[in-house]
Amino acid sequence: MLSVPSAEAEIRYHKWEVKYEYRSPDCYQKLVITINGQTPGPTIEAQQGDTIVVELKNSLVTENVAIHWHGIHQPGTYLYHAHYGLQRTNGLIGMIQVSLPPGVSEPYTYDDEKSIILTDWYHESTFEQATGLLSIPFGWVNEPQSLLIQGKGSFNCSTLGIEAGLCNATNPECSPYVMTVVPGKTYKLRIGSLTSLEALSFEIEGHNMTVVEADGSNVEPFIVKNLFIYSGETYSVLIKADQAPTRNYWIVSKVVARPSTTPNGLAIFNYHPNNPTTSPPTVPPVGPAWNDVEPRLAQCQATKARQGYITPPPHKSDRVIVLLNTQNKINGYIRWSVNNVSFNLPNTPYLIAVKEKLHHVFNQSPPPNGYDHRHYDIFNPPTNPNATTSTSIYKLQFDSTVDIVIQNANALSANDSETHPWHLHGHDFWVMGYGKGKFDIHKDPKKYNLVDPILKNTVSVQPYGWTALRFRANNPGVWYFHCHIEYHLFLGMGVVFEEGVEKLGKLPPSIYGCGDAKVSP
Ligand SMILES: O=C1O[C@H]([C@@H](O)CO)C(O)=C1O
Repeated sequence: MLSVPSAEAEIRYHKWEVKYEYRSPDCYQKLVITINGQTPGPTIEAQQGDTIVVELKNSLVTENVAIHWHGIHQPGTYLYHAHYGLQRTNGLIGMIQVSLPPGVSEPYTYDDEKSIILTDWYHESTFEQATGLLSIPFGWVNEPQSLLIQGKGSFNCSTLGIEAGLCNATNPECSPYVMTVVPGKTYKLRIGSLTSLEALSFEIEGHNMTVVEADGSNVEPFIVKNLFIYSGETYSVLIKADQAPTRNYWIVSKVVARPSTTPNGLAIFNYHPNNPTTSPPTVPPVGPAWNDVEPRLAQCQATKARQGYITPPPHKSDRVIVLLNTQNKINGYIRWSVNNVSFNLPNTPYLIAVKEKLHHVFNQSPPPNGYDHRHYDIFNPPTNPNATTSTSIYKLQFDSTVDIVIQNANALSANDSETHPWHLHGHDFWVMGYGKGKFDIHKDPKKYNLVDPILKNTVSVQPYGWTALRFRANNPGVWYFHCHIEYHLFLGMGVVFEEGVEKLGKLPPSIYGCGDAKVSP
């Protein structure tokens, strides 16, 4: 899965067993999915050029499992997670850290490094969630019960009724996560978000953070008090333990972009040699207002490629696809759609269907290249909320340069436009620009950043706003591009790009067997 060969390249083997186990990450006991007994799962460490082999035993008994190696292509911080139904929500997640080969160094210095994954946590099972989402009336998952920091949170057990017996506030599994630092030292902290729903603000009380990496790309450093992080994103920040060393400090994750009832996630930033379990003497910082888009956009705009590490984008694109994000209805069921088409996965894998020309497997007419921007009012609920569903895919010309503009709109109820993190498989894209309101195809491309755009694999689209990306369709295959909110993808918020499948050699026989891909040719 890591593709850059180097002289020192190694093959690193991992043996995983994936199973359901009872755990109490926020003190409330429920079934979670573990890898070798852990959630988040083991961190995969590699050096650039290594080959990783993961031998996975699926002990889920009644479910398949699919793991997505999210963003992998070069040194940096990445994630892995389940990509099958709502399995990610159950905790089947982890981090991938790719280091540079010997003799090559990062363009910043630090004394030591740490890593954390941020998640949101629900007490309802994913089966109940899925059932609600697929019902009339619509059963929305609502706000999560907890926010976890490296798999640990703290639910207030005293708020429970008959389920109180499942909650134990003194269970050591839900003691706060502790990050111990030595006064005066500088740390590289890798942060990944694999929330199912929420956009987060992350901060360490009293400490600034210098952002140096985003989704595996070096960032022109900038300083923040709180970092906004969307599901599917990774960042590295530098933090200096430069505050009064006589006490501990709060680490806080907080929901933004939704009017949430979820309490903030708390962990302890422990100055050695203070007692790691001593709560800081202060009230945790309250963080930014959930509905203030300005500081979020400011962080987006500040995230640029680092000088000396800029990969300039092609100055022109061969094709522009505008994707309008809407919440719709299909036969009375609530769905999410792109250009009025709600995505449905066919039973046969696309890669095999395209390669073997199994035309009956999915809808062969291309999905829409845009929407009727002259007549569609993005600031109000759709006048016709009904969408259609399709399995069709975008065929991209191999090695062409493609621009994607993701346009946000009002959801089904008035005065509601959500923030969506969009994630592309198989590629990094340049982030060309962000804007408020309706994208103007004549004026807005003139403002694109052609100088130092960052290469990312996940990007946020703010309420009633747009985000423009550019990528080279140079990775033969079939690639998902989707909202990284687990429930939105489940409800159809995604598209599929295909490029250069004819260039692929014989597909491995082991991937045949599903749907109409019955026999290996
Ligand atoms: O997909 C969603 O559905 C709900 C709401 O729009 C309808 O209940 C919500 O907040 C979402 O993000």
